[in-house]
Amino acid sequence: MLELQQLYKTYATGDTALRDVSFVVPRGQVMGLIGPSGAGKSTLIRCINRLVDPSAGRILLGDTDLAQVGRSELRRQRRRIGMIFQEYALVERLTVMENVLSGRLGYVPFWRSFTRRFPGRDIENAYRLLDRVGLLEHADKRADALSGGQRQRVGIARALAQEPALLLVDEPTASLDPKTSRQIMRLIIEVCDERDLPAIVNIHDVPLAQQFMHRIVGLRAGEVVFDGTPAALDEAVLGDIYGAEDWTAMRREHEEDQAAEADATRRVAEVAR
Ligand SMILES: Nc1ncnc2c1ncn2[C@@H]1O[C@H](COP(=O)(O)OP(=O)(O)OP(=O)(O)O)[C@@H](O)[C@H]1O
Repeated sequence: MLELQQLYKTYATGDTALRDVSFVVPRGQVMGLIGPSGAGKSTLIRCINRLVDPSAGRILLGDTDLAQVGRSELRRQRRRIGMIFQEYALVERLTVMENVLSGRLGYVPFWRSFTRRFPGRDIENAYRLLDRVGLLEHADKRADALSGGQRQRVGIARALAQEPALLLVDEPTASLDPKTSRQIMRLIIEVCDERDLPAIVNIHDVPLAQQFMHRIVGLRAGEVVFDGTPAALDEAVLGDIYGAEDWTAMRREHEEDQAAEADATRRVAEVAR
């Protein structure tokens, strides 16, 4: 379980990016974080993995307050947090298998990781994870030979190889087409469910968040202005989070995207006929 208590972040520039943010993410829950640009979503994720130091508040992962830990303890604690990134952050010239095993680097001694020798148990586990994300037959391919969706599957397997207690997911589908985006979201939900893992997903795509997330937190100017189920996220709430005008524009854009996708599907079906 992850619990944030009265978290604040004010940058040295004087910008207050988070104001009194409190919530609990229980085990197995996948929480979507939405809000307009500059609302504080990235800052929140970065405070949790301590890439950014919070100004005040507590970040409890189990019994540990991540806001308080010192350097060497932080290194240990970060192993408990699996990260999944928008641009996958794979090592392109390494194989799929090596990328997954790199999730174990925080655990194996330096000399071992340097020569990339991993215990048999780690390798077996990596094969199991690759099988789970549907990439077993691609284990020996170089990462740069994969499609975007396949790369993100490697990113998911690598995060899970860490055996994390929490997943932080940053815009996982921003570079993917709509169908692949849905497959990736479904996979994230499934693996969290199977492992009883709490997750926070920074997500721009509101309809995708509504379709897949268990719960949604809306940030505006660093404050939580909505915390509830996807079903409770109605037009009025979305207008409140994004501003009525911006939300109307976002909705129109989404409707146009959907129409274009339906049109492309129809054309493909016609050609195939
Ligand atoms: N390193 C920094 N130094 C100073 N101010 C910052 C820094 N990073 C972010 N901010 C400010 O903090 C606020 C929140 O930014 P943040 O990047 O967390 O928002 P966001 O919701 O992730 O936006 P986006 O969706 O565009 O990524 C903004 O006002 C931003 O200008």
